[in-house]
Amino acid sequence: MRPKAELHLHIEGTLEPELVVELARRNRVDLPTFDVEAIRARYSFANLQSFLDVYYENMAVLRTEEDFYDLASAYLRRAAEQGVRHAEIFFDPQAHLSRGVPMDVVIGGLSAALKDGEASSALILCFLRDRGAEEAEQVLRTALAYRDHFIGVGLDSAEVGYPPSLFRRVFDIAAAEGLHRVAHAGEEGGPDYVWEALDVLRVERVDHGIRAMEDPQLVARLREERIPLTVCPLSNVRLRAVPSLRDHILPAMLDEGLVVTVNSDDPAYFGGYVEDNYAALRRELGMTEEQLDRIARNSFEAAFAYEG
Ligand SMILES: Nc1ncnc2[nH]cnc12
Ligand SMILES: [Zn+2]
Repeated sequence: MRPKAELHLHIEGTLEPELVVELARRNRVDLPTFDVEAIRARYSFANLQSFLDVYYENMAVLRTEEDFYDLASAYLRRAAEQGVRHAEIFFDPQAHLSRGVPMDVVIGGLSAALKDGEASSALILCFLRDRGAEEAEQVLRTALAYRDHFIGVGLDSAEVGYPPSLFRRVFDIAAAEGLHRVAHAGEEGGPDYVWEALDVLRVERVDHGIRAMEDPQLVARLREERIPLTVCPLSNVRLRAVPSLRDHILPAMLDEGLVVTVNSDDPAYFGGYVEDNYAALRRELGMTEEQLDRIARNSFEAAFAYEG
């Protein structure tokens, strides 16, 4: 299996139904069902929001440092089996702070797991765009007490209606702190969101970015500046950003000379970890080994903190 880096992975999106049930029992959290297959049966999504509703609901089982440690350790084991040599891992502190789980529990558990893991890895703190810019700023200030535990900031959650430009100030603060910057843009939102992420937030990578392909000038900019795109093919199909894998624009992105990478996004929900995404591209789109090698090479080039 080819070595690769994974750069677009939400740690909360690796919460498999089996672990939901185990943590619910451990923490005495009531669930609508304790049947793993019944939980999995709900994972059919009409769009990003219908997924996010389930994603946030399931997180209620994450309570203690040990829970976050177990979650991240389980991902790192799976990732190693999938050829991941380096992972830059998103986490959503607001989804936990809003439930009364403090920052030190979240960062403490995740960082300890990353430290104990075999692969090289780092954390990227994401702001939930639908909770607004003011709260994002408060969260960043709280998190700066743990500045050494994360390498950058990102922007995720519901995209349309929450343009990147709303978050200019918090991204400026992050930049001044020497933090890397990424943002989800062009997943459901249009190319204008990708432009804003580049021009206003000064992002160094674009998460998803598939709709950038609708704007030739934007494509030229991404190519010329070698801005990497962290594309998540199985996620795009499951969230209906594309009708099927066969319709995915990823091969055209590569042909345009873009720095495309392949990632799993929320593998517990979308039917596959990162190598499963590579395999699906081979199977459904007939992508060649050379193309997949190039994507894997891109993933190391696009990493912020790989010291291989
Ligand atoms: N694909 C995605 N888009 C936006 N926010 C997310 N949070 C977790 N996965 C996400
Ligand atoms: Zn994502």
